[in-house]
Amino acid sequence: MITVTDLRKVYRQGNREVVALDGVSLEVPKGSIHGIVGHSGAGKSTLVRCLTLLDAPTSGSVSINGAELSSAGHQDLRAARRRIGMIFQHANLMDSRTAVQNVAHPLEIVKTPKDRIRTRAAELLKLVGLAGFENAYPSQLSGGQKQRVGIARALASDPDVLLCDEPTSALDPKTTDEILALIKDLTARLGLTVLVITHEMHVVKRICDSVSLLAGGRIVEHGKLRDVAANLGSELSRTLLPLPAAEPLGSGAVLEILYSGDRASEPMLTSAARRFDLDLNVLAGSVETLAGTQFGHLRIQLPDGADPAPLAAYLEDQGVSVRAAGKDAA
Ligand SMILES: Nc1ncnc2c1ncn2[C@@H]1O[C@H](COP(=O)(O)OP(=O)(O)OP(=O)(O)O)[C@@H](O)[C@H]1O
Repeated sequence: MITVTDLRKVYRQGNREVVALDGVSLEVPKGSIHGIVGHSGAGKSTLVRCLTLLDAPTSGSVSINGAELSSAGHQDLRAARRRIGMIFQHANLMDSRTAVQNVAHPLEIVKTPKDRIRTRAAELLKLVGLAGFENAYPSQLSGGQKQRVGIARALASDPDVLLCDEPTSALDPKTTDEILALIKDLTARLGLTVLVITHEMHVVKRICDSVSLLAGGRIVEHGKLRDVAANLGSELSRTLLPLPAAEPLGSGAVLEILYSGDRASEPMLTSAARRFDLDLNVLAGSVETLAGTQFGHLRIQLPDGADPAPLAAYLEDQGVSVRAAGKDAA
């Protein structure tokens, strides 16, 4: 379990103060994957550095499985850091070392016995699907294979927590999905607690149980994936279930609707149209399954002059979220 409480980081640039983190709190339960998304400059990198205390927070606390990192002494901090495995955009392997030697490196640092190192490093390579590649050099491996070696190396110290900083940003879509599947599988098999910092919503959709949106150093939206997706009009919902832009036809009212779960399979829109004797025009739509729940997000247009209020009230009564399509809906 990762617990972050009221984390603040203020940088000084001459006379100017830059508030990079402005009171970030979050909790990631053991065995789950939490995504942190945000635009450039939101504070994602600062958060990663403060979580591992590579950069000292100005205030606030970070604890892993109840052990506080922020107040740990030098020795304790070194031990606590070993409980955190890190994966970066690039695996940053040592070119002069083979795959197995790269994975062995963290074990050498903590002076693990030599025969144990060799067995453990080979086991870890097998765990990430690289059995048979022990003696390959990084130059002989693909980007995805290098990232697998990086993951094996991150697991060498037997961490409780995996911190993934843009883990797939340098990979092609197919390799991205393979690496994400590996992270998901390892999380379940090893009971890890995982924090993924990413600018790719695809990563969140694919593996995260919960997500936070960071903006201006603050968490402005957060929750379980299915809850944030269901929050029609919120930024996370719009990025998880995007609608293509589409010009309305004529002057009829335009509504945005979002339904989830069982509703998705019901011919709810058809029955609503029949009930109110309306010809509804679907301008744009997206149907997706997120965290095991099916979502439908549609932009619909009523005929010219038709009052949208009774239809909206009826749909809401059926458990569907409805709002007038605003400018930000495109
Ligand atoms: N060492 C530093 N000194 C001064 N300001 C900094 C420092 N590091 C980050 N900042 C500032 O803190 C804010 C957050 O930056 P950060 O790099 O954490 O954002 P980010 O979300 O990781 O962005 P990106 O996705 O572009 O990497 C920015 O305004 C940045 O200019």
